[in-house]
Amino acid sequence: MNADRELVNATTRDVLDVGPVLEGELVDESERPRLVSWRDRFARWWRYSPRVPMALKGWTNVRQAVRHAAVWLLVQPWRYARAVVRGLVVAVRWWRSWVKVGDYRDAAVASEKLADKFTEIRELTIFRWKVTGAVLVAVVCGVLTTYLVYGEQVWWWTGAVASVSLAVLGRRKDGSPGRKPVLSGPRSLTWTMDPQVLVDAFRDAKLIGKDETLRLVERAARQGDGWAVTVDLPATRKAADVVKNRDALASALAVDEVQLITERVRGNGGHAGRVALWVADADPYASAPLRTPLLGVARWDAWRPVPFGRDARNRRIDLPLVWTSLLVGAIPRQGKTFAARLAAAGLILDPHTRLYVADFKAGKDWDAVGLVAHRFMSGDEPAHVLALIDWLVELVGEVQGRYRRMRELDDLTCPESKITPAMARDLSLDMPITPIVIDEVQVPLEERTPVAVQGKRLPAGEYVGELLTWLAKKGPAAGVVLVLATQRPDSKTIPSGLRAVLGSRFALRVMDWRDSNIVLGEQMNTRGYDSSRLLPSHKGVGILRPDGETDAGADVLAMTVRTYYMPNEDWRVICRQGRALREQEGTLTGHAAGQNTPPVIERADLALAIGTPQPRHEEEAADDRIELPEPLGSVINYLDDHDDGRTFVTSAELIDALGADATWFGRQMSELGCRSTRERVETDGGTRQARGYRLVDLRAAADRIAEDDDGGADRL
Ligand SMILES: Nc1ncnc2c1ncn2[C@@H]1O[C@H](COP(=O)(O)OP(=O)(O)OP(=O)(O)O)[C@@H](O)[C@H]1O
Repeated sequence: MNADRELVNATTRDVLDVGPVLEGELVDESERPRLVSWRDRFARWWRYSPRVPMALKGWTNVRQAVRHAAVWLLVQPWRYARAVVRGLVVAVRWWRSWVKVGDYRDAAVASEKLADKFTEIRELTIFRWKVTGAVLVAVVCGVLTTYLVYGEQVWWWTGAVASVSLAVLGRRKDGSPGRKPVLSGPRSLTWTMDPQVLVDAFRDAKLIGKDETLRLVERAARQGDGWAVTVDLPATRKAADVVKNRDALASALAVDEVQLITERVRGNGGHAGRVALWVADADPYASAPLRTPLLGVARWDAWRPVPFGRDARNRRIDLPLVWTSLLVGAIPRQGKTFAARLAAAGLILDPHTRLYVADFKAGKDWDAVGLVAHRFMSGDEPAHVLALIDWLVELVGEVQGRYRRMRELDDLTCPESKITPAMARDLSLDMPITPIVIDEVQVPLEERTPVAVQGKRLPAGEYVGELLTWLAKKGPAAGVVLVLATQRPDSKTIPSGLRAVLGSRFALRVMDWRDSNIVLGEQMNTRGYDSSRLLPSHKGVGILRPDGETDAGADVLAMTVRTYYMPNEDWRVICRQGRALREQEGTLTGHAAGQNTPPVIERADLALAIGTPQPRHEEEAADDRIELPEPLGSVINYLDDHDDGRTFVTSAELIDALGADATWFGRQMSELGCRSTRERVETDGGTRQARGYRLVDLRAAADRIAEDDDGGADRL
């Protein structure tokens, strides 16, 4: 009945009273934000509020502040006494000059009128002596009268007023003549107690101006075996300049430059003007070297960065190797072979890697790797170079084959044209990580024996260079990793085309900054990385410029690292372990398995891949440098010879140095893409605006021209 009525009502479209209508929403309790307690809120406010003094934020800061206060209190009596003595000296000097009418006398001497003015000066002197006498008598009378009225306490009051006045007069003030002691005593570590010393050091090192100061982000605190402090530079000053001028700062702080670590603080907590300093108590590389942690592991994954060494702060530095290649360069006996062996060690302990090792040092350092290597040889004869060519040709064919097979794989197995960990370990795909390690690579690169390539004859070294460049360009994505060590990191031995494609660099000590730049990359010395400054006694210490992220952070351009020490017995243990792993997994092949089959060379593929190398003219082959057009060539040479870390050079200096006509010079430089700008330069009498060129612009223009030239000549 009711239903019928509702139906009727509904059809008549009347408004019905259906009772209260409730709306709701399903809420997941677990997602509700937690109520922040007032304690947490207060703690957060306390931590971040600029009104709360830094010293009260956290126990470490409180402890530091108390220590500072204690030191401050202890030194006050001594500082006060010194200020009084200084004040006395200043007062006596001033009085002497006044009583002798010093200014007037000097002015008369300067204008050669001393004789004329003598009587006048003498009268004034006598008058001032009289004034002095009268004042003295007045003061003595005054003091004696007060003594008679007030008694003994007058002596105390007089002493106190006199000493305070003298102390105020003698207080240290920047720029006051005669107020700075000639010898200021030892500077080392005083900055940890007195931030002013740190500011002075930055000023002395010309990293900040006379009127600028630093802001302390974190107080000096102990960290490891040294002191750490983080500071903000004044606006517009760059942390990169502090990193670049580390030597000057080390001198200003009175420590050896190996003891000073300067880093730009990056990421969320950092900015371009924030620098973290760490000063070691002693030479961080003088202690006994550490052994490689790889000794303690049963196996390693080649895809994980390999433990390579420690930095000065004892932070672990691991080196990624897959998808990149490594160049190690140094003068003899600095630890190249040891460093290259460390890189190889991580790869040996992964049974899914196929190693090629060519030891042109022909010593016994690499012998143990014969237990695991797919191909291994040791020797420096032309025959070895020819054998290496066959290996490289085999690898070129292998890389091409891998790319072909990758193209045919589905997207799930091979998402990009790049090998993945799963692909490298899949035995059916036959694409293991294939490192090729060449020690003393300069030997094959300098080999002059002619080889026939597609009917043409050319020096074997040149062909090796071409093949290595091709492999360094194309190999990493297909799993071929190049590790090259050289005793001669000069531009003639390692072709620039090859250097440009080697991703990671490690420079142990070299002879000069040019060689360091050849290993580490253009202009690295001007950014503060110069391996010629490392000490001969620091074996195994070098500058690492990694390709990819290390523990020090992805943004770190380069770092000084001391490699782990891996003597021959440890190396043999690792190689034996690598062999045992390969036997278990059934991946022991080639030389290690006793099958010394010669490489299979697919010449047709090779020709397609690298074309036919054209023999170069003798002079071209002897000198890989690109001739830069004038006047840029002479400018770059001049800057190389006068490299003092500056960033700007004036046009006047260049025109003077080259003896060039100013109009011609300006026009030619702008035609070569070098535009001049105006910047402030320091002169003897201060600073002034001058027209000139930024060094980065000049070098970029030179690189551009060199690249254009190289591109034309590049035959690969
Ligand atoms: N990390 C290290 N810590 C301490 N000493 C090291 C370290 N690395 C290498 N050395 C020492 O340096 C010496 C030279 O090392 P290595 O044979 O690797 O030099 P090299 O640069 O390859 O020399 P060459 O150019 O003659 O082949 C070694 O005998 C070793 O004792």
